[in-house]
Amino acid sequence: MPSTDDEFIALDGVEKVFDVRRKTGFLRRERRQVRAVDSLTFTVPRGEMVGYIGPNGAGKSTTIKMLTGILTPSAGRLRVAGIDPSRERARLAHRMGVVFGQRTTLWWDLPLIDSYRLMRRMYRIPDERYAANLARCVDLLELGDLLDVPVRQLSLGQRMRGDIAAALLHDPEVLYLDEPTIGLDIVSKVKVRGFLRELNAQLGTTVLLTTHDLTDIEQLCRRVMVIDHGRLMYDGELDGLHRAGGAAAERTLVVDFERELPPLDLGPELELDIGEGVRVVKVDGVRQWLAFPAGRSAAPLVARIAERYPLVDLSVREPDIESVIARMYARDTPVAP
Ligand SMILES: Nc1ncnc2c1ncn2[C@@H]1O[C@H](COP(=O)(O)OP(=O)(O)OP(=O)(O)O)[C@@H](O)[C@H]1O
Repeated sequence: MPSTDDEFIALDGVEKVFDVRRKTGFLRRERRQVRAVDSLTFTVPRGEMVGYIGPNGAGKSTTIKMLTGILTPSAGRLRVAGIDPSRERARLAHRMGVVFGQRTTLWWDLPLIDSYRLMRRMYRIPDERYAANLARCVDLLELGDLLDVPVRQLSLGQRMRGDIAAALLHDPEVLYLDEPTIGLDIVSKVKVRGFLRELNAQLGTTVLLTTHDLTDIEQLCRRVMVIDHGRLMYDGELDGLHRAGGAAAERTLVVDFERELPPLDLGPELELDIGEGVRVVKVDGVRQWLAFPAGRSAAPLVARIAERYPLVDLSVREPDIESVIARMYARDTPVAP
């Protein structure tokens, strides 16, 4: 028999079907069923940090809502730490934390610290534990100057860090993160990722991470699960997903020049600096898009361009999950890791 630790999160043939009613005429309504999650089976051992990705409407949030007990599965068996979440939601609440990137659990008009004090009461966190956890979050998430600021005055990145701390004050064993870096600037993303890495390494918190940003996965998760139309399409290492996609992930450097130029010719030496595969993928007026391997620094490429061309502005776009998955679908699916 596998222990609860091996199968800390366990889904077996889980389904979620929504009944949707739509008005089609004056008195007529059409009933339709949406199968948001379909025969989902997987396990996550305690202490693992797993990426859970898929296109819009794939069923990711529905899965998280079932794992937290907000929704009850239509069929199948689901357990977290041996507990059926929809039956024992209150008991599980003490052992899990949730962060929805698009929503906040903080009290909008109150200073951040007041939300934390309310959480301490709600979860009945002993004083010492609360003080230690708060101190750790404040330190690692750099919240010191923000504690007395009303939540509505925080920037998105500050608010997100505040939300992550709120989800961790009661020492949850499992943390569900739904798009925790969405809309954040690069500095905030780096802070959030660094914190999650520490959390997992130091406390062994099990983490299920939903994101559209492939860099989140690359930097945090060895294992990734891809879901689409409610079904598990891939479960394995990220490298395997890239192989399934048929090409390594690429980042895109977007550059604006003073004037329109022909597609850049960057010379053979650059290939040595940055590896093979730098190429102009699009030109539109003064703007050009250059794809380069995601694992490489953009610095030599930027330096080379600035040295030779009248550069005005630039930005780097991360590879997105959709493009990797689209490439995966261009091949045969589902794919074995
Ligand atoms: N309460 C609901 N009632 C009816 N249909 C729903 C409900 N919640 C989700 N759905 C449908 O279930 C499917 C899966 O939705 P879900 O929100 O789980 O996807 P997702 O992968 O989280 O998408 P996104 O990346 O856009 O957040 C979609 O077709 C969605 O329209």
